Order: sequence, then structure tokens, then C-alpha cells
Amino acid sequence: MTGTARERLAELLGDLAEPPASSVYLKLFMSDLSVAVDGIGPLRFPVPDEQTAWLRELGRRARFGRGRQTLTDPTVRDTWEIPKELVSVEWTEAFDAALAVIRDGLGLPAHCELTPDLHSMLLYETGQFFVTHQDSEKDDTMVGTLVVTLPSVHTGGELVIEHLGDTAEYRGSKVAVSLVAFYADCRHQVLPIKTGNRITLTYNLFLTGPGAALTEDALTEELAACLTEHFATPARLLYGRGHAEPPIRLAYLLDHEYTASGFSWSRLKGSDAQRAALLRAAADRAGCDVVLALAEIQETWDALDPDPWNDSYYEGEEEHKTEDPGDDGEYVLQDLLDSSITLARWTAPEEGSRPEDVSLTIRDHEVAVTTPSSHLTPYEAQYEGYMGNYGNTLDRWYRRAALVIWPRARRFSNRAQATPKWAMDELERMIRAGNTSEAQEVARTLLPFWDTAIRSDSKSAPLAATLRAVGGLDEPETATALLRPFELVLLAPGHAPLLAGLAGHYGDAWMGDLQRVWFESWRRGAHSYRTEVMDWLCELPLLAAALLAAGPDGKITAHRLLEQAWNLFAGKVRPWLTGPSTSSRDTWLSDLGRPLAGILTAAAQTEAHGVLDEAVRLGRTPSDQTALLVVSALRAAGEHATGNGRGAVFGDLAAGCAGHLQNALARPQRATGDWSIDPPEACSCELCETLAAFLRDRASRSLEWPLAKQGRSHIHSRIDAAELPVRHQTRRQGRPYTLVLTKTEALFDTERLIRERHRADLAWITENWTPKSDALPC
Ligand SMILES: O=C(O)CCC(=O)C(=O)O
Ligand SMILES: [Fe+2]
Repeated sequence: MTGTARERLAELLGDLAEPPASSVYLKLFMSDLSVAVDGIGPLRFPVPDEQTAWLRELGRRARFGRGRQTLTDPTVRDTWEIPKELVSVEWTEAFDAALAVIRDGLGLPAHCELTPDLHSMLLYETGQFFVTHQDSEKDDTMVGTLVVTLPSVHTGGELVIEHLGDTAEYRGSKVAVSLVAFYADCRHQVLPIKTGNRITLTYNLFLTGPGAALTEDALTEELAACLTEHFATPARLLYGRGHAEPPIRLAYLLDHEYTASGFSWSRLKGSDAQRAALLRAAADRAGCDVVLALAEIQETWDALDPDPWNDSYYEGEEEHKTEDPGDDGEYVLQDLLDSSITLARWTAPEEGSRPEDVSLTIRDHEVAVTTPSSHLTPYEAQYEGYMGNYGNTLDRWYRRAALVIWPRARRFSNRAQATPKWAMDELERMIRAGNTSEAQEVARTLLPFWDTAIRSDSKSAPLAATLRAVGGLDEPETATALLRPFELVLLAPGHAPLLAGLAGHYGDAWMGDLQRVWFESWRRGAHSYRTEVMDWLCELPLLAAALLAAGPDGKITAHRLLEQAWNLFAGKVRPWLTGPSTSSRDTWLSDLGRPLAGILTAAAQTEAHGVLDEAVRLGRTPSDQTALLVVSALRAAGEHATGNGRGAVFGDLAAGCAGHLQNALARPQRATGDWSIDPPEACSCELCETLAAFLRDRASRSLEWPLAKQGRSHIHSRIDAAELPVRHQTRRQGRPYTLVLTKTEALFDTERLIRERHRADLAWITENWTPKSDALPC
């Protein structure tokens, strides 16, 4: 066998035949068996009532084993046992043949022999029974139990055998000797006899012969060796990207289907059960844990539709199409383009663990499969025709059970990666128990994968548990590293005491750095425009109030937080407060009024003077855009709690804004016939200069401009981008065509609307924000 350890392991498990039966039933003729009992003589079949009565005379209440004790308890086992020394049994050679059938049926090696050893003779009278139990194995070579039911007249008294979630029920016969053999690990019971009497002989079955118990053992040994090698060999990365650390887990995918609620060790089916049993034994030998998990698998295939005229094009084909094997059966799979495996649920290795939701991405070199997913039926499939570079793709989704194995020494890492909250709770537990250095060591082992684990499920990342745990770690760097990947939007008022506690413990500078790291990840990319970020800024007053309530450390934390929030906000907004405005910019700025009000309300509450001063300074930027932002913030501030929710900062902003609006309104209105327009920021090309000259010209309303295609499109886009009140059309005559520019009435209309808005805003500010002679506004 060649290949990597995980490939060999999958191959070894694939070589197993379908599992043998766990119990075997057969019948022999009455003439194949004779039983004689001292004091009674040979039994007649079916056993007549008077012989049964004599047996009852000889019988003693049967005992049963529990742990090391042997007990009698008729609520557990209610049956009579005839002393074995009084019983002699004789079989014809048919019995040897039956034993060979049983051996094969149970899947035991053909070169071995099953040796029966009479254990007891039992009599069940009407109403008697034996509850579910497992027979104790007398020694290592005992593999099972054989129950021989003598021909007798009775109803009820079925022998019920359970194995791997299946049950089999066997009845005795009036006219034949019935034999039931089952593996020693099967739980079984005898149901109450309804009428008549049931008489049985029970045998222990021993397996003898060369290497009897070895085959399974050798396989387990080989699997264990594969596991050891897998966990010791650096993973080879795809596309020649070298080697990574040795894997810390192996997920072996099973073949049968299970529901999320219905999968457990005892419910594994067919070959899965057998493979699982072997892998468990091998894992144990290799010092590994095994957990049972459910995996979600997505595969994207490059696929061909062999019938490109599919669907309605050729209706006459409809009939033969119905014979297609399945949803996506008509597509021919080419290459596997991409696949992902995520564990969604598992039962942790600790005794008594319940199934829990997890989220863990399994990489290719951590997977072993005997049956590739593409040989199974997906629960969902989707075909996409012509996806750019990929051509046609077929996505398929599967849900498979998996055995996830890891070295016991890596248990913490594996569990932590799948359920970060568990890891933090464990850290906290260690710290509480006084094992700080153990907690520190364990925390460091989390760092290589922590960012990925937290970010892969950022919405439900365990921020509170992490804040709690890192406090007791006493390691500022590890604490920062563990907190870094959390999304700032998760930070809620409930976290305030924990956050303040950390500031107290690790110091103000540490807290400042942490905040910087958190905000830094927002600053990058377009993250800061997300609505959830804006909403978070709006809610800052609640967080700030909670921090204030947490004492002086809370207040300092609030200051750091607000400084960062302000820097982020002002950095984004400042460039857009000057220069020409457009409708989209105006909308954007007025949407930012609410988050600004949130920041400033929180700053006022916590007396973050630096932020307040800077806000007032920003509010003095003389422009209509500033007025738009400030008015929107003032309106939003009114929605916040009254009283301390409206600090003096809003009064200052209102005053500055009112000043700007008064100045703007004091400027003379555009004179009738004044068609001058401020040109957009120059791009300094010749064409833009011509455009600017036309725009500035008070008298000229239109321009006929012969211009080649490229030039025309440059001018079209300049006018559109700046939303100038200028119609721009191409007259398609002559060479080159003529670009016809016409200034429109919108020039006057827009300015009128702006003045109206200014007037309304000023009136609103005067009404709501101008200090009355006797009191501040509220
Ligand atoms: O009587 C039977 O059918 C089974 C008895 C039994 O389970 C036992 O003796 O352990
Ligand atoms: Fe039993």
C-alpha cells in the first residue's frame, strides 16, 4: 500500500466487507438433540407438562451478575435454573455444521472453530422473563452466547437482541430445536412468557484456532500506525506551496446519512459502525480522542451539460428526459474546482458530553475518505451555466457524518478552534483554580489559529467570555492578541464592567492600544461605512453611560474609545465638507448626523473634552455641507435622552451653524439673467478650460462645440459627475459631431431650494437651540 497515512487509513477501512450479522438464527430437527435430566430421564419433545413440572421441582431461582456480585432479584431475572450437573446433552453431527454456519454468519474467520460450553438449563414458566442485560465474557476467547430453545408449547418469551441500534426478535418452536447465537457485546432480554413454558439451554461460545482474535487486532494496529504517522508528518500543501506543520486532526468521513438529532455512536449504520469501532480502537491505541461529528460539504465542479438544448428548445425530447437519473444526473462532472468541509456539530470526548454546535473548517490534508462525496447523493445541487472563467459549474452540498480524531495532547487546541467560547471558559476556570501559569501556556497555544477561529463566526464570537478570561491571565500581549480579532460592533453596555476592569488591571496605555487595534481594522477598506458600524456609533451614549458607572477606569476607557471613534469619524468626513457638493454626497453627510450625535452625546456625558473641542472646530468649517451634517446631528441629538444627553457642544455647533446660514442667506440672490456657474474642480485639460469659461460666463446660456468622440465623452462625464445644471446633447451632423451645451433653469431652482432649506433650518435652530435668556436649551 502506498500513499499518505490518511490515504492508507481510508483504504484499509474500505477493504472491510459489509459488516456481518450480530446474531444468527437457525433451526435443527428435534431428532438432532437429546437431553436427559437425572431424576427425570430423557426429555420428550415438545416437552410435556408433567416433565416441565418435574423440572420446576429441580430448579433454583437463577442468579445474575452485577459487577463482582452474583445476585438474585426476580424483578431483573425471573427464571428457574436446573443444576447443570443433573443435565446431559447429546447432539448429532448436525450441531457441528450449525456451529460452522454460526461462525460464518457472525463473520468470524473460517479457519477458526466455535466451541460451545454448556452454561445452564433454564425454565421460564408463564409470566417469567429476564430484563435487558449483557452477558459477562468469561475469558478473551469467548465471543458470544448460544441460546438453544427446546421444542415446547408457549407464547411470548421472545429473545430480543439489540446491536448498533437494530433489534432482532426470535421465537422458539413447538416442533424444532431453535438456535440463536449472538455476539457477547449485544444487549438482550427475554420477554415475559404469555402462555405455557419455555425451556432453554445456554452455551458460551469460544473461538479457537490459529490467530483467532488476531485479524481485527492486526488491522487496529495498522490503523493506529497510520494515525501516528499522520500526526507526525508535516502536511504537504497544494500547488507546491511546501510543507506546513503536522496536522492536529484527521476527519474520516462516513458513508451513511444521519439527521442532526439522530446521530450518535449507537445509531451508526452498517459499515459505518464497523469502521467506527475499529477507528475508536485504533485511536485509543495511538493515544487519540475520537469525536463523532456532522460535516457540511460543498463541492464546486466544472460540469458539462451534454444536452445544451436542454429545457424548452426541443419539446419532443421531453419524454426521454424524465428518465434522467437525478436532479443533476444529466451533467458530466469534469474537474473538482473547489471544496470546503466544515464541522457543524459534534459530541465532545468527555464522558457525558451532549452534542453541541461548532464551527470548524477542515483542510484538505486533514481529511480521509473511503467513498468520495461525489459518489453520494447531495442534498442540494445547483447548476450555473457559463460562469466566466470557470465555464459551467455545478455546486453540490452534502451532509456527512465524520469521525474526528486528534492526539489527546492536542485536545484543547481542537476544541478551542471549534468552540472558542469553551476555550475561554476553560481558561477562566483554570485561573479561578489558581493555575495561572497553565492558563498562560494554554492561551499561547491558541494564538496561531485564534484570529481565524473568531473571524470565521464573528457575529457570535464570545467577547464577554474572552474579556473575562484575559483579565486573570496577567499577560498583556496575550490578552491583546486574544481580544484583537473581535468586531468592535459586538462591544455592548454589558461589557463595560469587564472592559473597565481590564483597563484597571493592564493600565490606560494598554487599553488605548487595544482600542487602536480594534479601530484600525475598521479604518481599512469600506468597513466603516457599514450600517452596523453607524448603528454602533449611534448607540455609544449607552456604552459610555455603562462605562461611567464602572468607575474611574471605565471613564478613562470611554475617553480612549471616544477619541478613536472621533478620529475615525472625522477622518472620513473632513475631506467632504469643502468643495462642490452633489446630491449623493449630501445624502451621505446627512446620514452621518446620527452617528455624530452619538459620539458627541457620549463625549459630553463622559467629559471627553478633546473630542468636544475638535468637534466644535470641525463644525466651523464654512460650507453648506457642514451645515447639512450639523443640522442632521442636532436633530438626532434631540432624539437622545434630554438633560445630560444634550451637552454644550451641541449649543456651540448650533450657534456656528446658525451663523453660517445667516451669512448664506445674507448673500444677494442670483440676479435674473445671471447664468454663471462655478466650474467643478479643474482637471486642467484644454477641454475643461473651455468648459469652465463657458460656465463662468454670465451671459452665455449655450455653446455649440464641434468635438470628436473622446472629447465629447470626457465633457459628458464631467458634467454628470458634478451634477451641473447643463443639458449636454450630441448633434450627429457633420464631422466631428457637435456637442450642444445648454444651461438649464435648474440653476435657479436649485439655488432657490437651498435658500429655502437654509431658511427652514435657521428657523428650527433658533426655535430649538438658541439659548433663551433664562435657561439653556433642553
Ligand atoms: O433464556 C434465554 O433465552 C437467554 C438467557 C440469557 O440471556 C442468559 O442466561 O444470560
Ligand atoms: Fe444473557
